[in-house]
Amino acid sequence: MTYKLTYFNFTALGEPIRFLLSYLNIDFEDDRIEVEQWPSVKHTIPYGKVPLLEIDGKVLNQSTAICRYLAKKANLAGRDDWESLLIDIAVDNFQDFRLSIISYWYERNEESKAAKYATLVNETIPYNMERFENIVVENNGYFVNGNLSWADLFFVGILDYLKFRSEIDLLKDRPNLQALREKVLAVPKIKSWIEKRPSTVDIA
Ligand SMILES: N[C@@H](CCC(=O)N[C@@H](CS)C(=O)NCC(=O)O)C(=O)O
Repeated sequence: MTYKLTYFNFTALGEPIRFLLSYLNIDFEDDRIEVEQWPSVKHTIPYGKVPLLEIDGKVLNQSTAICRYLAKKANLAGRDDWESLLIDIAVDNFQDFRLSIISYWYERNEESKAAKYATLVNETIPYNMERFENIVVENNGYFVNGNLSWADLFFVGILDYLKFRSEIDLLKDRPNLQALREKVLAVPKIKSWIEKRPSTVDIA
């Protein structure tokens, strides 16, 4: 089977997919679009957004659905329906958190941007990061039931980009999330991906 991932030349929503493909030991074409190329590419893409994963030429969009599909193959999608539900909830919470950071970043009105940043720094980030930290404490070092799942890979995969865009050290004073990050990055297949992945603005 052939796998081609199309995304921008940074981590963000592409990285959880790259993590999962690496975890599964799947060779994939890592097609990276430069931001300047995007206007000429966008109209060729279903729904006009990336990441896209092509499997044997079949074009798939929506990062969460793609990750869930790969996670099932990797046995990282929960041991029963209840665990799968808890994983889905964790990932949707990360996606909502990501959107609040991105919404600040894309705001063009300087006044609204400053107001959004203040809310982000004073409310949204501490509120969410405290909850994420507590969930990991309650679940023995992982997001769900003391086991590695794709929620952990997803969180660690998007973390650098969120830190880059918010300019906040999101894991400061969050020792359990720091430990979770270390654990995910030490998984051998993820570790070798990190060693060979290109350096980009968000992880340089
Ligand atoms: N729900 C989609 C969101 C995809 C998305 O927002 N992609 C952004 C990059 S992170 C994008 O393609 N932006 C360019 C644009 O909308 O023109 C997913 O999870 O895959």
